[in-house]
Amino acid sequence: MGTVIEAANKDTNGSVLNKNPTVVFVLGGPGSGKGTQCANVVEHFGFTHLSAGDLLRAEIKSGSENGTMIQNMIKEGKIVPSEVTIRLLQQAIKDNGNDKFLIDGFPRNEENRAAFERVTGIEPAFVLYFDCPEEEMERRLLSRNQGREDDNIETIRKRFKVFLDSSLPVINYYDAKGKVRKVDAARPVEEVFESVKAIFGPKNEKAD
Ligand SMILES: Nc1ncnc2c1ncn2[C@@H]1O[C@H](COP(=O)(O)OP(=O)(O)OP(=O)(O)O)[C@@H](O)[C@H]1O
Ligand SMILES: O=c1ccn([C@@H]2O[C@H](COP(=O)(O)O)[C@@H](O)[C@H]2O)c(=O)[nH]1
Ligand SMILES: [Mg+2]
Repeated sequence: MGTVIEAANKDTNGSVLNKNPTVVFVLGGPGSGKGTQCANVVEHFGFTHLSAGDLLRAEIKSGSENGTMIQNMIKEGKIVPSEVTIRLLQQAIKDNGNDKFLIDGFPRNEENRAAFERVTGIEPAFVLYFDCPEEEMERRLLSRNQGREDDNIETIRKRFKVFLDSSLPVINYYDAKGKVRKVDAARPVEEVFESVKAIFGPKNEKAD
């Protein structure tokens, strides 16, 4: 397992973003604890957290012309078209002064992955993968109480299926490239974060 964060971005796209940020993709099943651990990484390592799901939910609230389509996709646990999500991610990266980002919950399928790479020229430094059994994820989602329209048993089952069918192949793709850092996420939050810290490495901790 590597502990050094490398900026591995290609610079062959005429720099669409005008910056060459370090990106870590944070992947794992619904309720595996991605958002929870990202908050800890932000605190300790100074990354900016971009949750693709949060960006899509904000787009619904903003009254955007895509709002109804996004809302319907989320209710069904389906994957929103790449161009919508990538535009939101690109904008968020561009608007932010930081040069290191956790992209949480994206790419969700092979098409997302290839389109992001093509459009932004960014390759992730590594992929942080939270591995958690479905029963535990289901328990967590049903008691999350954040008023999410997709935290009901019917949608949760659909989200699990989409994760297995479409998102795991993305993790396998990066695994074959030696880029996956897998963490056992079925442990208490603090224990999971100990493993996460070991991956990011003491060298990258923020000074107090
Ligand atoms: N290690 C853990 N042990 C127990 N509960 C946890 C753990 N990590 C997170 N939780 C709780 O589980 C719920 C889901 O966590 P979180 O929102 O971080 O997951 P997520 O992977 O971002 O989910 P989603 O994909 O649905 O956005 C939250 O209520 C959170 O407080
Ligand atoms: O890249 C993405 C990320 C998310 N979605 C949709 O949003 C929901 C919720 O995502 P969370 O990561 O759990 O917050 C997800 O089920 C998808 O419907 C997406 O389409 N593309
Ligand atoms: Mg989340």
